[in-house]
Amino acid sequence: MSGIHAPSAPILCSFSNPDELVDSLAQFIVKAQKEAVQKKGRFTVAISGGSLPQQLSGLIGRPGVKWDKWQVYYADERIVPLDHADSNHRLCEEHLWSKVPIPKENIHTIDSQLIEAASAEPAEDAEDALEEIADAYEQELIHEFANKDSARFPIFDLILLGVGPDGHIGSLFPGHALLSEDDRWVAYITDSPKPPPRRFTLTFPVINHAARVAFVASGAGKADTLHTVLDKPEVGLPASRVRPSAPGQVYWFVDDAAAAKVEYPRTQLKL
Ligand SMILES: O=C1O[C@H](COP(=O)(O)O)[C@@H](O)[C@H](O)[C@H]1O
Repeated sequence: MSGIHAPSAPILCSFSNPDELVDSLAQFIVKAQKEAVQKKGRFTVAISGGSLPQQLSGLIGRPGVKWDKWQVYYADERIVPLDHADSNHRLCEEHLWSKVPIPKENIHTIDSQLIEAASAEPAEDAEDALEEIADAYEQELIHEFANKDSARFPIFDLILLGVGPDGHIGSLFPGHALLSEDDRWVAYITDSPKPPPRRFTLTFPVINHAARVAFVASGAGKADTLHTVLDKPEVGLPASRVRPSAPGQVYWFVDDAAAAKVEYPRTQLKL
């Protein structure tokens, strides 16, 4: 690997006040959006579910957000109907999309009919239907990125990720074979250790080609995880493997409770 592509070290920003975290994250996102829109006229974002969507409330009603320029994809999604309590889309809808003027067609979900087909299959026959979902989502990405950024992998302007207590990101779980996927843009799993078991996820090559990846984590329940991820990357938890090639950069927006055991140096971002 030539020096110019070597990944940069993560930037850790820790906040004592939850409102400050939410506000700084929103400022950071708007700055990334401005740069992207100025350069290319659009802002491509991938977003995960879990506790992340509620941390994006600083975007609601915020001046400078050009919602019509956003093209949103899911970093991972559970294979359940889009209005199901387990759906990452539903979470985002509840916490963000329903509260901001983003055009519905700019939010890229999986086709409901494909979800229905995949959900109806018994476990032993589900693989084909899940493959179809992963292929269809990959095609959407190809449509969005191909011939525009002309790269082997899409270059998202921003990927927003949470991290599970086991160090998983998207639906990339510790020890899972998908951690070594180096070709596909989107992959499926049938055996997620966290329910529901059927999911699709962006793969590491996609995540590690992003212009920026921002992790968001809060609460004491994430303290041990963050310590391992940031202080002991050699353990190889999925979150430690997020190291976009330069000029890509990974950021951590966390609260002091989540960072309580982390020795890794903090940075004060100039936004
Ligand atoms: O299952 C999932 O979990 C992760 C982490 O969720 P959190 O609630 O611990 O923040 C989430 O990022 C991912 O999108 C989701 O499918």
